[in-house]
Amino acid sequence: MEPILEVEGISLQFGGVKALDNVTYHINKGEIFSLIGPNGAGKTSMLNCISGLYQPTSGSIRYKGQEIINMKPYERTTLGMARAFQNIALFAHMSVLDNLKLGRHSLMSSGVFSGGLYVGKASNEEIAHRRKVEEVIEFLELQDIRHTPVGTLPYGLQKRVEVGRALALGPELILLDEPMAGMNNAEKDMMSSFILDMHEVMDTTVVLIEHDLGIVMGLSDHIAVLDFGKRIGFGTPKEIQQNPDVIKAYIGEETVI
Ligand SMILES: Nc1ncnc2c1ncn2[C@@H]1O[C@H](COP(=O)(O)OP(=O)(O)OP(=O)(O)O)[C@@H](O)[C@H]1O
Repeated sequence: MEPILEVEGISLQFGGVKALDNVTYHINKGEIFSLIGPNGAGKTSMLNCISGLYQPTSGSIRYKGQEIINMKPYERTTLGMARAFQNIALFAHMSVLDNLKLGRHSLMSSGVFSGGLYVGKASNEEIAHRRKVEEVIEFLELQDIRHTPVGTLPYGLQKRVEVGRALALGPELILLDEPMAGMNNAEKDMMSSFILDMHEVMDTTVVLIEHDLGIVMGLSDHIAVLDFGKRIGFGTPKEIQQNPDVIKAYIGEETVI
């Protein structure tokens, strides 16, 4: 198995709080990888370090063998990473279609002039962008709401569009921060099958933060477990379920692993 992302000795400090403490793990190309842990364990901080929103105090993050620790978030996007946020990051008054198109804006290379005139490189680029957006609309079954302003949609559908905005970038690695939070069981099942298809049909590497451990155990190839910023487990779902440190960390959370 070839690693796509290698996280080594990552630490992150906020004043007196060690949000991440010397965390090491790797993610294989094409797998579904989950980051789990109790509230405040450091999961979102870790995703922020991977996507470039936070600068770790120390450590290394390599994407396809290349050190990315000093790269800006948009540079990481152009390398093939995309992120869907826990708190939806969409334009509420704009349609689903326009939000997805805007998501791809960062990938457009043609300048305002050629873009405005719609000639040459720009028109080819526009066609390719539109094709990708339509592919995502079909994949996530958003056809019926393509012209609906995002702000008027139920929460579960807004979360799906947020995932679509990241997917429209055509990433090799997609970071999903609690994509099922606030969803009912039917919506969770649907999102789970979209995630499986991202992996099986699109061959995308998926990094998932999710609190529903039943879903995590069912979907993931590998899991890393954080607790108070430290990695306390790393392995297959079966290994994680048998890990005494993980079991201890979850006792009191009323959770059966
Ligand atoms: N920008 C910040 N400034 C200060 N402290 C922060 C910041 N971001 C995170 N923290 C702290 O870092 C620790 C880890 O937080 P983080 O949000 O990464 O955890 P989490 O595992 O994602 O939690 P949850 O499951 O509740 O979303 C917490 O103590 C949090 O208060």
